[in-house]
Amino acid sequence: MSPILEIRGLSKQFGGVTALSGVDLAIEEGEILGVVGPNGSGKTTLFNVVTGVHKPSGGSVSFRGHDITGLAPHAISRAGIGYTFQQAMAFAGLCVLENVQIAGEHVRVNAGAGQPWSTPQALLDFVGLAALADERAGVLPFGSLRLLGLALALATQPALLLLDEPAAGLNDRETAALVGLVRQLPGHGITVCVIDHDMKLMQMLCRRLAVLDFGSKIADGPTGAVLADPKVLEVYLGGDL
Ligand SMILES: Nc1ncnc2c1ncn2[C@@H]1O[C@H](COP(=O)(O)OP(=O)(O)OP(=O)(O)O)[C@@H](O)[C@H]1O
Repeated sequence: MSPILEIRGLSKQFGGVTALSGVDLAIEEGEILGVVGPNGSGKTTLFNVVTGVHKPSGGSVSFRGHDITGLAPHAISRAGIGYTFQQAMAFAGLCVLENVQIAGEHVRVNAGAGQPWSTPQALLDFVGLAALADERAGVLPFGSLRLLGLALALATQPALLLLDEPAAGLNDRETAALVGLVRQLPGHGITVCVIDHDMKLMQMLCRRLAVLDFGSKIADGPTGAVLADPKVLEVYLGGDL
């Protein structure tokens, strides 16, 4: 089967800074792929280029065989790529349910097949926020706000979901709940690509890891083999791998 997302020779310069340099990466349908690398290695930039937040300086991105390089974020979202941000984001003055309703207003025409939520309420139930549906997003505790971020991304009914540090700031119980949710997504037709620094989390979630260093991909393969790769260990020397 051809990959759901194929990134070829992707580069991004910010002035004199090379954030990405000739990155090739394929995401296979139905997998949970992890992207790791030290601070500043280009992980978030990779997501930002794929989702249209930044235009690439070179290379291409194709989604389900269609070239989406440089399209606007709304077009990429409508094509079926969802995104959660490092900072949990929601309309603070609106309640949880209203936030999910708004996020789901402009979904893809062919979305929804195989996904376990047919209504915003069902989606809140899936992420464990049903009891907070009428609370204002602005008063939610941090862990619940993160789950709302996941619900907002799922409300767009993505075929591919990009998660940027989804467990940052979560306690162990919240992280375990998040892992349980994310693991279910491929079974509902949602391919996942996740960035995180927490290698324990990545080992729980991902069978395959890609590693970035200074904007280049230095490893890509089964999680265990990548974490034992001398090139990867060297990059993280002194870190917490
Ligand atoms: N909008 C921007 N303008 C200028 N430079 C940027 C911009 N975004 C990222 N960079 C630079 O590009 C490089 C890659 O940054 P990026 O945020 O993609 O790394 P990262 O691997 O996600 O880091 P972290 O793990 O700390 O989130 C860094 O040198 C960063 O300073």
